Amino acid sequence: MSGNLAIHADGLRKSYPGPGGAVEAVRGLSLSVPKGEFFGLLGPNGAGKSTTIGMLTTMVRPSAGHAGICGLDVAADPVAVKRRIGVVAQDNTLDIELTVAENLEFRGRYFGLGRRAARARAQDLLALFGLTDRGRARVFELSGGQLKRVMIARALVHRPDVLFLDEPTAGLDPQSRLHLWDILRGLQADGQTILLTTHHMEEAETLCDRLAVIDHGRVLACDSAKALRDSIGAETVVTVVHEGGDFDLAAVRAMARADRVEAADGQVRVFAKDADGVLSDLVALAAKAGLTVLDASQISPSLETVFLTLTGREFRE
Ligand SMILES: Nc1ncnc2c1ncn2[C@@H]1O[C@H](COP(=O)(O)OP(=O)(O)OP(=O)(O)O)[C@@H](O)[C@H]1O
Repeated sequence: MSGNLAIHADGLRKSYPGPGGAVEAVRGLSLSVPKGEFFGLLGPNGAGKSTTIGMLTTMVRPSAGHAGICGLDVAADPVAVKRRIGVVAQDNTLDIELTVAENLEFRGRYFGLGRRAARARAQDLLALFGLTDRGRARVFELSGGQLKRVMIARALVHRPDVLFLDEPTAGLDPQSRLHLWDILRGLQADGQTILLTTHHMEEAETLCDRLAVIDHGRVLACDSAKALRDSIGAETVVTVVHEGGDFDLAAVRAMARADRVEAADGQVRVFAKDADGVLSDLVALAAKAGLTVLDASQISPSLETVFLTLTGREFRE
């Protein structure tokens, strides 16, 4: 394992027992994240993001494969790994009996800081996260955005090498989300390696140096957002949802600008590098075939179209 890697995963698999047979949550996932990188796992609900974080952070035992943090084997050395990582789960895991500052101080004490050092570290983090005036507040008095900031601050008390964030801005209002983005960018500028999961395209695109697009427990593509767009998503995707029969697909395929056509379940989808006029041509073809158009959309090249191109389905489902 290279000394420069913060996170390394090789062939990770996880299956959970389920009533209808095993659920293959992660199916052979490999990735390498160098120190200092801001890395994103981007995928829809159920793609396997949380399970992957669980395996990388000692919380979920892999069914197969290998995970490493800063050269340490996660399965063989979980205690040492725990000292090198900070983890922010989706749900609130703060101690509601304690004040905000106490939540941070107690974490410092747990990691071996003396009382005074723990208090100083807590105050430094409160300042860094814009929470100095909330130190004495109880957890239940915080807004959603403040809560997340405290959780991230607490995960950083012991100065971990790698920070894991599972959908950190899910459920936050746009202003709190932007504030958190600023904080995360600042952490990375100070050298923090960060892995986050998200199903928020803009978040992935704004924050992450590289992304792994995952679905059904597999990495479909891994690169910078720009490289992903340039390599596989450089097509506009035009979708028409219809009823009352089927399109004449030969006619759709014959449209000059259609690079690729997919049709299923009352939808026809055209991928085109130059999509000028494709939507109106499709609507005209629908009218000619006596179909009722229920919905029509056109998505410009983006991570969304990368996902569509890779999986054939909409991202937010
Ligand atoms: N403890 C568990 N027992 C059984 N099945 C599970 C368990 N945890 C996750 N799964 C299943 O594994 C699959 C992947 O789930 P996971 O939570 O890793 O996905 P995710 O991408 O993080 O989704 P979300 O965005 O909803 O958190 C899903 O089908 C989920 O239902």
